[in-house]
Amino acid sequence: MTNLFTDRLWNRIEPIWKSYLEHPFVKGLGEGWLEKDKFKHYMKQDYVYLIEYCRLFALGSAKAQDLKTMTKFAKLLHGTLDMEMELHRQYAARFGISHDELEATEAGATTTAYTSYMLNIAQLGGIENVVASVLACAWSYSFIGKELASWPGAIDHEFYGEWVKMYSSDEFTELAEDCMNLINEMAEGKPERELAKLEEIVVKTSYFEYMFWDMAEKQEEWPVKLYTQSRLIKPM
Ligand SMILES: Cc1ncc(CN)c(N)n1
Repeated sequence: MTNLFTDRLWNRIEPIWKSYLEHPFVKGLGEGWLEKDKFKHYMKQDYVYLIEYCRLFALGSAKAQDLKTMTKFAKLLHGTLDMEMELHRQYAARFGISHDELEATEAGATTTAYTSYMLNIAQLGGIENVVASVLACAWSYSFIGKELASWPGAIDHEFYGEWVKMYSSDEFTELAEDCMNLINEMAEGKPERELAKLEEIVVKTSYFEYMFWDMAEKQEEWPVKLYTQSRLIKPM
C-alpha cells in the first residue's frame, strides 16, 4: 500500500479541522441559527479572499512544467471563478448587494494576512508551494460541506442550504480531490526536509482557516481602536 502525503497531513490537521465544526459560526451555519449579518460579513470578506485565491491557481498554471498540470490549475481557477464565486454573487443578490459592491469590499485584517501569506509562500517556492498553500482551503471546505450535509435539515435550510449543497457537491469534491492528487504527486520522492516544510504550510493555512471563521463570527474588519487624549474616537 502506498503512503499518501495527504494521510500524513491528516494526522496533523484533523484536530484543527474538527474544531471548525465546534466553532459557533460553522455550527450556526449547519444548524441554521447563524445571524444573517454575520453571514453577510463572511460572504463579502470571502469574496475578496477568493479573488486572491484565484491568483494562486493562475500562478500554479504559470509555474506548471507540463500541460496536464497547467490544465488542472486552469480548471481549479475556472471552478472557483465560475461555480464557487457564483454562490457568493447569489447570496449577495439576496442581501441586495450588487456585483460591483461585492467586488469592492475592503479586505479586513485576517483576510489580508491569510491571502498575503499564501501568495508570499507561493511566490517564494516552486509549484509544490502553490499547491500546499491552497490545499487546506479546498480540502477543509469539502470536509466541512460533507459533514454539515449529514446534519439534520442543513441541506434543506431555506437560507444556508445552498451553501451546504455547493460545498458538499460532486463538483466541489472534485476540485478538492484535484488539489489532494496534486500534492500527493508532488510529494513523491521529496526528501523529509521538504515534506516537513510543505506540512507546515498546510498547518499554518489550517490555523488561518480557523481565524477566518472567527473573524466572521466577530464581524471583524481591522480590530483597531483610535484614541485621542484617552477618549475612544473610532472603533474600526
Ligand atoms: C477562507 C476560505 N477558505 C477556503 C475556501 C474554499 N475555497 C473559502 N471559500 N474561503
